[in-house]
Amino acid sequence: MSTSLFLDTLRRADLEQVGLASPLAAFPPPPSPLRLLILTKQIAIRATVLPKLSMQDYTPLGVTALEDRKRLFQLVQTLRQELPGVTKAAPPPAISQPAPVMRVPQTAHRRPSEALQPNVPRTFGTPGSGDPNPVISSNPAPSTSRRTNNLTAPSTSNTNTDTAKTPPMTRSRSRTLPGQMPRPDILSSSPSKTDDDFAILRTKKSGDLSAEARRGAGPLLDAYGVPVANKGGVGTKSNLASGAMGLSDLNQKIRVCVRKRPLNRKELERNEIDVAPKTGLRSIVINEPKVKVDLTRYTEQHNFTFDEVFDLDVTNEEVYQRTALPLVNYIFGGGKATCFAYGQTGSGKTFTMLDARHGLYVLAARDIFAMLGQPRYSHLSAWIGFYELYQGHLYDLLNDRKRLFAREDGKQNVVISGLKEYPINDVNNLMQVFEYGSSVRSTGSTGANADSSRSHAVLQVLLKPKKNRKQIVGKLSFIDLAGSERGADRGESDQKTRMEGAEINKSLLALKECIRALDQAKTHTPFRQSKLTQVLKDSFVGNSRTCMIATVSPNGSNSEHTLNTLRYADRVKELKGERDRRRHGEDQGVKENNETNDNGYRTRQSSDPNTWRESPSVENRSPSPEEEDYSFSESDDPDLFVNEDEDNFLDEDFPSDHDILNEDFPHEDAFDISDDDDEEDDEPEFIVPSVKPATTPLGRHQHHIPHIAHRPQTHGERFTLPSSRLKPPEIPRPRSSTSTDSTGSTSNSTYATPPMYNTPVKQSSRRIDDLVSPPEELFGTPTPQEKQVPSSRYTPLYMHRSRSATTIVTTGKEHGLATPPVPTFPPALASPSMARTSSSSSNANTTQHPDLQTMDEFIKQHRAEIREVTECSKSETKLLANFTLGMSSQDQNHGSVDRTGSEFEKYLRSLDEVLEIKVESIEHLRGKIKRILEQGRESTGTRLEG
Ligand SMILES: Nc1ncnc2c1ncn2[C@@H]1O[C@H](COP(=O)(O)OP(=O)(O)OP(=O)(O)O)[C@@H](O)[C@H]1O
Repeated sequence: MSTSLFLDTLRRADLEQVGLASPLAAFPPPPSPLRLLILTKQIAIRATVLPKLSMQDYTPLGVTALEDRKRLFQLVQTLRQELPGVTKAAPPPAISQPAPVMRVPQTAHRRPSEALQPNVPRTFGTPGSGDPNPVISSNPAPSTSRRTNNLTAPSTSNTNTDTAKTPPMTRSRSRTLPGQMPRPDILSSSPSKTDDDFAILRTKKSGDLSAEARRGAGPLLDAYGVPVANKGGVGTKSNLASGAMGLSDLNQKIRVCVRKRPLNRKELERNEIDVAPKTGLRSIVINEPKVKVDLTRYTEQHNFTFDEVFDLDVTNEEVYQRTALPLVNYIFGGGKATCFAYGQTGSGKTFTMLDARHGLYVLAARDIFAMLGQPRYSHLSAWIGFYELYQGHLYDLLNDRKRLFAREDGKQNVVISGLKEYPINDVNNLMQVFEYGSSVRSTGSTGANADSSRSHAVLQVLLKPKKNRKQIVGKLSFIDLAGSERGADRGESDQKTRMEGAEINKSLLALKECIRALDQAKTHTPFRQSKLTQVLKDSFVGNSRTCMIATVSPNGSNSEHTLNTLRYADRVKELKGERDRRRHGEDQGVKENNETNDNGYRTRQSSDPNTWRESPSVENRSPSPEEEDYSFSESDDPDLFVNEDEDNFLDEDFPSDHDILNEDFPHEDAFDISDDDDEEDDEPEFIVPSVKPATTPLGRHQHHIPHIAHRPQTHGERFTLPSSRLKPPEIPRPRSSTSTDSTGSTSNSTYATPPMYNTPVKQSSRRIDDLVSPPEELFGTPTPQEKQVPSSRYTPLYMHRSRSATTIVTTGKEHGLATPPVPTFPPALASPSMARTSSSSSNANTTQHPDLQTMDEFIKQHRAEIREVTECSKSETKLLANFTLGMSSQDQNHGSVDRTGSEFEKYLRSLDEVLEIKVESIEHLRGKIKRILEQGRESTGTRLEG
């Protein structure tokens, strides 16, 4: 078929406006010869592709109006007659055919180069700026589509062939990389050119076309593209309400979307049905198979409405456009954003978020780098950090799973102490670093019992000024949460598994509660209920955006999990600022029938009480995003990692010191940001080297405690995975080891790893030791803190009085089991002021005293240290209480000695971890004291010499 004939046919079909003839629009006459060539080629491809369209393809192509669908249908029929060869091999599936099966993952379809095509966001506002369109796209949203790719093999048989080739869904994810990461070729190769074939598939497909189509979409359509309202659903509340609501606002503070994956081969082989056959733009219906008492089978229908529902054939690119893309633009305005996937194991969380080639993180990175290439953002650079949260502990995936600590600075920034961050220059670079991290994660899963689906993985991309990499301008976190069903997995007898489940449950509940509290603008947000929410805190408060993608499996046997996922997501959504709009929809005359509740957007057709929503009241109306001010003070989260019902018990022992600790010191907000390891960069005299003025031990960045990131690792220490789950049960012994500090001093490091931790963990097919450290050339220049001397070699103050006369200090031994060493200062040096006094008496005129700013900073840090130590003490109390309670209940139940013994070991291990944090906090403060005093002395000495 000639191009002109094809175009004519399109015109006849009046389908240009839906994007099928978009090349015409892109090249107004007279096109240049080159453009004409491209145009011709693109059109030719479309001419080949169009006859293969099935009706299921219409919706993703943006052909939603009934008229257009008819026209397109006729066009396709015409083309099929004119181009019989095209469709011969691949007859389109009939509408009545089973739901499409899971297709070959996108990795099989898309070329790596596609991920490199910038797709600069154009339409989303930035935080704190009145500019609604701060970013001008230099490139039309290029994207590809799995749907489009399918067009090359649309037949059922072909699809099945694809499916057969698709590996069974055994959670074979990108992160499970066998063996050590080889240096990928992609490093040395330059980004490949865009292939025209792909260009056409991208043009207007999932990006513009989809967006336009969605924007222009009228009524909700089901999976087969038929308007739901016209298909027996007339009058149902969800349909009407969803239709009335239209597309959701991309700039909401919290968005909740749902993504349904296709049935996979195994599910099809088992003849499993798709329990979610109806999805609209914002609605999804779950047909839950049920059996009555008399064994009659029936289906219970549950309708849900969300900000966005992505059907089984929606590509990652399309998902990206409606989820992460707004966040990308947002962080360039100085905000923090989080995109996380929640759902059952195998439902597509990793596929969506962290697929090595097409995960949202790659697509986001593509745009981030495109934006960084713009002059207005040329002062910024991107950094990556990748860590895992397993059993309440953080592990650096780019640094041999080194244990990390989450802190919060005075400005409510969450900093992950010890996290290695790497500057990233392009998408390839990012992907390689990510793959390396993924391989470490999978190693952890096999080698250290940390099943990856039982951990949360956080990939964060930071925007920092090139000239001040301590400052964070924007932060975008992608989170691949642990499988949601794990938390509820109570059936597993294994204690470890149950504990993992409990931990996951706790974190997922806390996450929900936090989002809920934010939505309700509650004064208290329970961030500290779990490590996960602690870590995510700064992505929720202040200038922040959150997008949750609930992933669901459509097969019947998973319907319960699917419902749980949707209810979870629904709970989050329910509390968002959508209620007013719904109410508005109601007011406009959305009629309710007997099967609906009174809020106008969920039909209750089930007897499941959980499916009822609370009726939103006008009083409960959430503020619009513009009205929202999510700044929370410290008082918002005074409690720590304890359950609320345990607070009272703990608080009896620890009266509130909140007022004292939160009393602001004058000027504390007026300081500039600097950091510990910036000594070379910015060293105002006698300013505490580089700690953010507002930075406290709670909030210190990795730069502040380099010993965490750079503690030399012995072979044994590589297995020092602090999680109690990863350690063999063994009674801890007093910790003491000898190390030499930078000055040649020998001291007992309180951070020495207890011998018990060095016991090799279960052998695995692949050990952490097998991995080499990330290659430097891969990650770029190491950060300054990497070069720092480990501060675990911290020398107590009194040793610094005379560096020449090094004293061996035995801080650890005297204190026995896991007790933090409390340094005993000689009376004359018991306090910094006293130390200063001694020198000031002889050199009253020359002594350099700390300035006000230094004192301010120190006081803040001290407060934070007290807070942290207090929190640790509370945790100690809790551990003790739990253990003793457990003991007494076992006494009553005549529990075995073995069990008590193992509980005791568990208690000791947990206690040891708490104490480790406590000691670290104290030592960090002492390090600060040391630096202040040393700088004072050095400065005084310099002046004297001068
Ligand atoms: N939308 C989708 N389209 C095609 N394939 C998908 C889709 N979602 C998931 N899959 C496939 O399903 C399988 C399981 O997905 P994935 O590993 O992402 O699940 P998960 O939710 O991350 O599981 P886990 O909780 O165990 O980490 C993978 O093989 C993936 O390629």
